[in-house]
Amino acid sequence: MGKANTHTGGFSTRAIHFGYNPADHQGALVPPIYTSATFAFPDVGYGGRCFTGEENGYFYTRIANPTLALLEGRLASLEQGVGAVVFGSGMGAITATLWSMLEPGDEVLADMTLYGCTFSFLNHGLARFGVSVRHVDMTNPANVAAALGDKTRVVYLESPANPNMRLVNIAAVSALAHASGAKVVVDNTYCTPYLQQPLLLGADVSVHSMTKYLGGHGDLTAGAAVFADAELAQRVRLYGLKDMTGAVMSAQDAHLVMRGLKTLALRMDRHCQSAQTLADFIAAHPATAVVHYPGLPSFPQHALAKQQMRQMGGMIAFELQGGLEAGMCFMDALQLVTRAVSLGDAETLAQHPASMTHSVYTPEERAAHGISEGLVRMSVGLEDVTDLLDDIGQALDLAHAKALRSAPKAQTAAAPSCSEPA
Ligand code: MET
Repeated sequence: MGKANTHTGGFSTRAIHFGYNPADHQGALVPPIYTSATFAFPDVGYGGRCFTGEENGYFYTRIANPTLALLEGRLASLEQGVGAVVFGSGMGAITATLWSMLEPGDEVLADMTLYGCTFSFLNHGLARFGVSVRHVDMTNPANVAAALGDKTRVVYLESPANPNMRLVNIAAVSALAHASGAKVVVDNTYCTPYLQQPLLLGADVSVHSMTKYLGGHGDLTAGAAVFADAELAQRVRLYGLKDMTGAVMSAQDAHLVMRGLKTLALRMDRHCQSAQTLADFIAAHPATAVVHYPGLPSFPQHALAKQQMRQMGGMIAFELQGGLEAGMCFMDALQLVTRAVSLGDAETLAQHPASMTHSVYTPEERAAHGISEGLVRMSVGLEDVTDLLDDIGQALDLAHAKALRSAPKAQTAAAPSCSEPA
C-alpha cells in the first residue's frame, strides 16, 4: 500500500488525502471520476442483494456513487461527523434532511434570521404538510429554553446568519434542545468546517451549500449534510428524502469540490484576513452607519465569535448613513467588486438582500426578522486587498457625496440617481 487512506492528521492533510490511496487506482494522484449512472452486476443474485442492502455494492448513482462516497467521507472527516450525504444543492441538503427528520404534527423552532429560500421552505413548504414553524431570537439562548415544547423535533439555525451576521451560541442551544428531546441542525455554509465545527459544539447535523466556499470557484452547485448520529445519516441516505427528491450531485461536481477542498484552509485564511481589513475600513468611513462583522470589537457578539469560530469569516454586511438609496449608489459605483448573489468565490461579490437573496420575505417580515432594507452584503474574495480597498473606497466616497447632497433637499427634490456625477 502507498501512503494509506489518511484518517488522521491535520485539517488540510485530511482535506487533501482522506479516503484515497493512489496505489489502489493505478497510481492516479487525482481520484478517478465515476461518471457512470449505473453499475454492472456479476450475476443477478448480487444485483438483487445490492437493492436489499445485503451487498454493499454500487448499483445506481442516485443512490450511491464512488466519487460521491469519497467526498462524503472527506466531509465527515473534516467536520468530525460519523457520516455525510451530498446533494445537488444546498437547498437539496436542507430540504432532504428536514423532510427526513419531521412528521406531520412536529414543530421546527427556527432562529429569526435565515437565508431567504430556507425561510420560504420552512414557512411555505413544511407548513403545508402539517409541520409548524416558530421563529425565536436565538442570539439569547434563554429564548430557546422558553420556546422549546413537546412537539419541537428540530431546532434550526445559521451562525453567522445570512445576511445580517447574527451569531447563535451553538453549544448552549444544543444543550437546551437535547434536554428537551429535539435535534439541532446548523447551516455552517458561512464558516465551513475550517472555521467552525458545529458537531463538536453539540449540533446533530451540519448542512452546507458547497456551491460556496467548499467548491470555492463559483463553478458548481452542490450541498451536503454532515451527521453526528449514524442512524440519522442512514435515514437521510436510505429511507429519507435524498433518493425520493433526487437531489443528487454529479460526480464531476464532486471532483470539483474535492479540488476546492485542497485549498480550503489557504483560501479561508485569505478571505478572513481581507474581510477584517475591509470591515475595519468600511467601519471607519464617514458614509457608514454600521458594519456587521464578527471580527470588529464593536460587533455585539464579538466574544462569542472568538469562542466558537476559529477566525471571523469572509462575509461582511453593512448599512450606509444614506440608507437604501446610498446602498444602491454604492453598489452601482463598484468597478472591481461584482454585483452578484452567492458567496465564497475568488471574486468579491456584493448583493442587496432585501431585493435579492431575502426578497421572499415580505417587507414586514424582513423588519421583524432583522433584515434592513438598506443592508449590503459582501462576500470578500481573494483579490489583492489594496485593489478592493480602492474600489470600495471610491464607491463609499460617491455614496457619501450623494447622501450629503440629497439630505438637505430630501423634502423638495427626488434623490439623485446613482448614475449622476458626484
Ligand atoms: N444562497 C445564495 C446566497 O445567499 C444564493 C441566493 S439567491 C438564489 O447568496
